[in-house]
Amino acid sequence: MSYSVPSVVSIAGSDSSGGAGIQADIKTVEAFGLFAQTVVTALTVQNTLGVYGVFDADPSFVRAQIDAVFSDIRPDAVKIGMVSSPSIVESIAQGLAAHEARSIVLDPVMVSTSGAPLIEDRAREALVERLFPLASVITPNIPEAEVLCGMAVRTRDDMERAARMLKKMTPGAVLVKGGHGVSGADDLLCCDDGLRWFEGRRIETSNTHGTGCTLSSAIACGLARGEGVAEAVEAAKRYVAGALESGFDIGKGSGPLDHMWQYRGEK
Ligand SMILES: Nc1ncnc2c1ncn2[C@@H]1O[C@H](COP(=O)(O)OP(=O)(O)O)[C@@H](O)[C@H]1O
Ligand SMILES: Cc1ncc(COP(=O)(O)OP(=O)(O)O)c(N)n1
Repeated sequence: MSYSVPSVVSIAGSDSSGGAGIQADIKTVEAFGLFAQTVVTALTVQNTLGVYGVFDADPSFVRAQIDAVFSDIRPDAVKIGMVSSPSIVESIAQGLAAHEARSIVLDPVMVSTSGAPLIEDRAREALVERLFPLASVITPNIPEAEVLCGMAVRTRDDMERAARMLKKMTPGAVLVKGGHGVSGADDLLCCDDGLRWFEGRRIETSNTHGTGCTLSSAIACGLARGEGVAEAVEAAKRYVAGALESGFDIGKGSGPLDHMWQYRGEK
């Protein structure tokens, strides 16, 4: 018997500690039962305590990876994470347009949990100009929404205002993530139909390294399976909550989630 499964490509940076970036995306996609492919934009020297180095891929090498992936096992959805330079943004924009990529989830990664910048200022502008127009969903966290909107986001009303502002920058949906304490752990989706809150119970843990990467690749899995954005967000949020709730505790700093929590059995 032969069979296949939908595929998701992650266009993102490598996290040597395995909790965020490309590594988190591969684990998430495989945990959803889909096939993960990767386009590496940068290498980071990173662990649960911090980011100690960033080495960008050559933009033409990023494009070559996109071409190799799309010309063979065509992805059903795309997740974009860390993209640190404007020339890499440009390569990705041209590559995705050339292959008419659809179902693109863009996580506008800016700063790691430990506070290290993961994007240049000019790349942030390029991200808005060149990649926001291609996205089906963008998934800023609160600090990212603040930078993109140029306003403080301290209340749920601020989240709603920011979501509406961001919606004007993209044809896709906007998910403002609530992991930074403004809304408990409720996330806010803004799409053409209006606003919708996704409620989440706040889990008390310091092991949250990679939550944003994991959520965005899980949403891409839903889109790859043919789900609508709201359905995909709901399933992704359930998956992240389970991975946070599992009690996984490794590393000396902000540890990773347990991407395989559903398969552990009795601990
Ligand atoms: N302590 C927590 N308890 C429950 N959900 C959380 C917690 N921290 C983050 N989340 C969820 O994880 C996802 C990623 O959010 P967030 O941490 O804000 O993103 P990022 O990792 O980009 O900063 C969101 O769905 C958010 O609600
Ligand atoms: C290589 C790499 N990419 C992205 C991040 C940031 O991860 P994210 O899940 O957005 O944020 P935190 O949950 O870690 O705050 C990273 N650290 N490394």
